[in-house]
Amino acid sequence: MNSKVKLDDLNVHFGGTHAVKGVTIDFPANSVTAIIGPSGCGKSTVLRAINRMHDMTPGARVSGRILLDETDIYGRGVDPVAIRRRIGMVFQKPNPFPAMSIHDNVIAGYKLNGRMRRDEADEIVETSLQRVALWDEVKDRLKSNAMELSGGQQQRLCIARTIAVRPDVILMDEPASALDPISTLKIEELIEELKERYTIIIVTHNMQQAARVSDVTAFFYLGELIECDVTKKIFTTPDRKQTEDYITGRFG
Ligand SMILES: Nc1ncnc2c1ncn2[C@@H]1O[C@H](COP(=O)(O)OP(=O)(O)OP(=O)(O)O)[C@@H](O)[C@H]1O
Repeated sequence: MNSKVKLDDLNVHFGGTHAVKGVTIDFPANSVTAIIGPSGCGKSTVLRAINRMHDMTPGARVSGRILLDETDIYGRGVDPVAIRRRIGMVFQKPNPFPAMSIHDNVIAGYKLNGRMRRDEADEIVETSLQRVALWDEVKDRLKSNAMELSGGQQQRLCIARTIAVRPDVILMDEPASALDPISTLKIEELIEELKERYTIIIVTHNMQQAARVSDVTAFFYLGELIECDVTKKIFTTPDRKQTEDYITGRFG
């Protein structure tokens, strides 16, 4: 499998806390990698390092390399804003821009690229909403406020906003944990479809979800990567005892 993102000896410190310890891992292109592990093991910290979100955290220190198509995203002269356009992020709680319409939410990130014609904007809005299977539900009320949508619809809207800027990679931090079971199922189906075009890395607490949606699973414990392999193997015959103990519910 071709790798899209590679972490090479990644370490993250927050002041005196060593949150991520020497992690080296490849994330294959056009596939879904799930990051699992008990609370506090560094899952979100790893994910956030991949689109340079710690740049804004006082006291955070990132070392090692993160390669996107062989370019070190922490390299000299690399613009973090350009990186975030190529590596989008979807958060646990849907976070549409509250003062904006559905239409304007989808196009919000794309607009930062500069002015565009109205028909061009409309086309991006329609394609992005279709890709997240929301178009039919909202096409007659694109001017309505985004906050009028249900939680599940808001999360699909946020995914549409992320893909509107045409990223290569989508990072998802527990994207369905605030949603009901039906909305969760829709997000999982969506992830399956999106991997044809994007490389997806998802943090999840839900092991059934990891087993359902991912091709590869990485198990973290106390800031270290313990094991990473094809998902079926991790959930049936993992190599490491710690992985087995975690997936069988013996701890965490
Ligand atoms: N901004 C921060 N400042 C200080 N410490 C932090 C910060 N963010 C995370 N940490 C610490 O880094 C460690 C890893 O946290 P992280 O949020 O990555 O864990 P996680 O595996 O995502 O946990 P959870 O499953 O509970 O979300 C924890 O010890 C946490 O307290």
